[in-house]
Amino acid sequence: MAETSAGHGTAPDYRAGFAVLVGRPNAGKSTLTNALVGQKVAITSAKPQTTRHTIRGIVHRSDGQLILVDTPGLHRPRTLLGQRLNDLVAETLSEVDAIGFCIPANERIGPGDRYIANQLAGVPRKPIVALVTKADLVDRAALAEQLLAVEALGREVVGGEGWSDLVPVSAQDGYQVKTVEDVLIGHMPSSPPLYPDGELTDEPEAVMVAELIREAALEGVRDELPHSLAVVVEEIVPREGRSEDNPLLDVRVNLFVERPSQKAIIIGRGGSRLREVGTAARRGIEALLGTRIYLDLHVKVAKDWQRDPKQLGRLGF
Ligand SMILES: Nc1nc2c(ncn2[C@@H]2O[C@H](COP(=O)(O)OP(=O)(O)OP(=O)(O)O)[C@@H](O)[C@H]2O)c(=O)[nH]1
Repeated sequence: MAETSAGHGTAPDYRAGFAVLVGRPNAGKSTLTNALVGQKVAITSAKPQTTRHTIRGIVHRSDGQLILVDTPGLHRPRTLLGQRLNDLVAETLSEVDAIGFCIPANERIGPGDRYIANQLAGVPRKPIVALVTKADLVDRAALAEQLLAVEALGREVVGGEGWSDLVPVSAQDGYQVKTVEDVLIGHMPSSPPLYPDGELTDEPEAVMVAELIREAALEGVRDELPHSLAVVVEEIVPREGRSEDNPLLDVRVNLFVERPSQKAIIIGRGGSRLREVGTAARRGIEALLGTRIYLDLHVKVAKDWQRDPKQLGRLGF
């Protein structure tokens, strides 16, 4: 559970990195994400209030690893909050290795798409893969027409050759989902795997345990710890020497915050708050796992982890 490096032999041309799918509401981002990562559970333990840098899922292949992160969605800034949100989005976009821009096949390109296209064009030197989604909803002629329109948008907004790639896809029936995967992984940098294969995403229980602890730790201090808490379940192991009818699980967990002041908030005076967090979380975890647990919580400072998606990898996310 706690390993942060994958054990499998890494191919010399192995690629790994981060990608984000953007597009206006309803463009098919979530459905495509699910189609790419399969049935694996999205990791929710890193989920801050903003969905920035939340990992939605990981595509594991023998030749590479594609980590799909979330953004709060691109909105046209109407309010200051909107502007802040867009700054966050811009930051996320600048930190990923590739961007997938989703435009539905069955709707004309509108101002929302143009707005996003312009935002994307402002991110320097970033592969942008235009994805014409929901291809199953239109016939071949209409799909061809939309592809031409999306290509024209790319030349107009990005300039030069336009988008790095243009791929029609249907998450619904699986058409070209593999191609999307190939194209995105092709844009990832040469890198060893950033996440151990299948870990966490394959273990909904660990994810839920982390989420329960996160909830307990944020209770009452959300304002002071807005987006700065990551919970990593290091291990869940049966205590040796216990009889079968009286089992105990040792649950070892690290809580990562960004600053020493935040660590002090979590721990509380004389450790009082951390004890409360442990008690509250333990109840939920025991209910979840159906067995008694010993919960071992450690609070650590990992500076600026949120701003660095690769750091998340090192933390085992
Ligand atoms: N027929 C068809 N429908 C799709 C496809 N992909 C998504 N949809 C549908 O389109 C709607 C929106 O899809 P989502 O994946 O939720 O879109 P989204 O971009 O994540 O939306 P927001 O969360 O609002 O940003 C849903 O009703 C999906 O079922 C597809 O490939 N084919």
